[in-house]
Amino acid sequence: MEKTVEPQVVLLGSHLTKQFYGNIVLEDLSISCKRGTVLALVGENGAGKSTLMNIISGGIQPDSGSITFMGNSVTFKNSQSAKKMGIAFVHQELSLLPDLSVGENMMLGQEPVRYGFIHHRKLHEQAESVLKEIQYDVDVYRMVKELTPAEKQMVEIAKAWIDRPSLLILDEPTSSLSKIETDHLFKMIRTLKSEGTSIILITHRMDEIFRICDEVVVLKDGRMTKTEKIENLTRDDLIQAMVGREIIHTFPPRKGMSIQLDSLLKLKSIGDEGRLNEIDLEVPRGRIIGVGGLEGQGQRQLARGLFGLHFFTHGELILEGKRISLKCPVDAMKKGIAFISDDRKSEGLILPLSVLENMSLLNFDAISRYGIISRKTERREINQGITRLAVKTASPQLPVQFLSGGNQQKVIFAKWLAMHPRLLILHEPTRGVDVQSKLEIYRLLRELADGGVGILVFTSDMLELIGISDRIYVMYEGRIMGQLDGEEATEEKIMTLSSGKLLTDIQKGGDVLAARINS
Ligand SMILES: Nc1ncnc2c1ncn2[C@@H]1O[C@H](COP(=O)(O)OP(=O)(O)OP(=O)(O)O)[C@@H](O)[C@H]1O
Repeated sequence: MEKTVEPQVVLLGSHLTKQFYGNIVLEDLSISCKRGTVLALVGENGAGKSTLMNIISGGIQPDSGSITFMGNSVTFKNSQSAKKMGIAFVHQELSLLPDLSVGENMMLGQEPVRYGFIHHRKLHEQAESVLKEIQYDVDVYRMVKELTPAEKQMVEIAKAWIDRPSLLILDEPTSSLSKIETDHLFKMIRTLKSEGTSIILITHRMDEIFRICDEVVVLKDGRMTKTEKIENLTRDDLIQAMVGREIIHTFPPRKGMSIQLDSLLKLKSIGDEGRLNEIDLEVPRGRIIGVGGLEGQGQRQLARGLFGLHFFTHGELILEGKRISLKCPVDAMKKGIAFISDDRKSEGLILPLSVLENMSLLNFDAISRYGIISRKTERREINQGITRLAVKTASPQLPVQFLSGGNQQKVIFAKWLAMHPRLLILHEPTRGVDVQSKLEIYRLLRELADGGVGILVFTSDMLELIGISDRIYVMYEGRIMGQLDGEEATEEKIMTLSSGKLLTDIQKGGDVLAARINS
């Protein structure tokens, strides 16, 4: 192995190229990462970020180009060999086994053995000491299936930390984390960094780039459009490098909440056996209603219950003046309700099927109220959806598992929109979606609302919540803590309600975030 780079450069990928089925995904791309720094890797959905990181971490081989790691020229046969050398990649799609404990998952493949059997106590002790090192507190004996998505994400990171990698790659690690958990993760990243670990962070969140990263690499269509120290960049510079033009208006203008609005869906004292309590909420036709709050306050149960995926035991659901009950998703679809779940991998898509097949999964004839949607129309609508949402795919016949995460989300959108719902429920709709596509989605939601659709969005993204909602409900411990009309919503008020306090103590007046959105 020959020494080829300066000592402070941990990783150097040179002239990397990759094609899939003749589609060039990375083109002559070079990247470097220094010791003890956090490098942000950003770019639109399908820009090639995951492909690049998969190459760096041995998951796939480049068609050409070379990698130098810790001064040595390396070729990884697979991700195990990269891991051994000190490169760990925590993927967006979590790989934990649900029926094993936290400790067993973390130590998988490296279990301590005594008398030929796994030494369970030692295994859990070792896992616990790794968790201590990264200052994360979770019971190592708990089953992974009992964990929240956020807890799973942290366990994945802990698992990657077992080998104390010199380079830790994190693919959108905060997408399922609450603000507090994100703060915790960032504290951990700072500690690892100060001890000399290098981190590459794939993210779509602007604030994170400026908060935690030292340098940024921007990819567009498989090429690098910018590499720069964060201190030399503004938010606008970065957006411009990502989308190739300046974005002036992030959110389309909101609508007021006049009292004459036609009620579409009304929830009266909705409750369940566990989490939800006395929920009153209303979605008028033609408006976007946001539901916010810290993660895990009952949003998931409420969102799913409105699509027949969770059972309400108390209260009434009233759709267009009629009391309804939703026992399963087909009930909901027949009533014109569409649901975009936060769990796209297992609920939105069948991964081995093609883009087109996934889109044709909804049987429109069966669910259409008047039976007038023909297959031909359906196909046309789907194609329009693909174009409208700019789904990036080498071919409509490509299995959807090969699409980038954000493009998979767009496929789900296009599929549901072709059903012409009258009520659209969305749970974390722009998680993993790039900045440009987010704007497209916001515009689309407003267009749909203007066409009379009622929209209910559950989101933990504060900017999104304030930016798109005509009215916001904030949840706390399974209840609605308060509601705010669009214009009066501020981050401070939402945070107050989210922490279980009433608004009476808050001074009037806006805050920076709301001012930015409203300007
Ligand atoms: N195994 C594969 N076979 C075919 N095409 C692939 C494969 N893996 C990735 N691609 C294609 O390569 C392109 C880049 O995908 P990649 O996942 O690297 O993008 P990304 O920048 O990580 O996007 P996102 O932000 O949405 O996760 C996409 O068009 C994707 O469809």
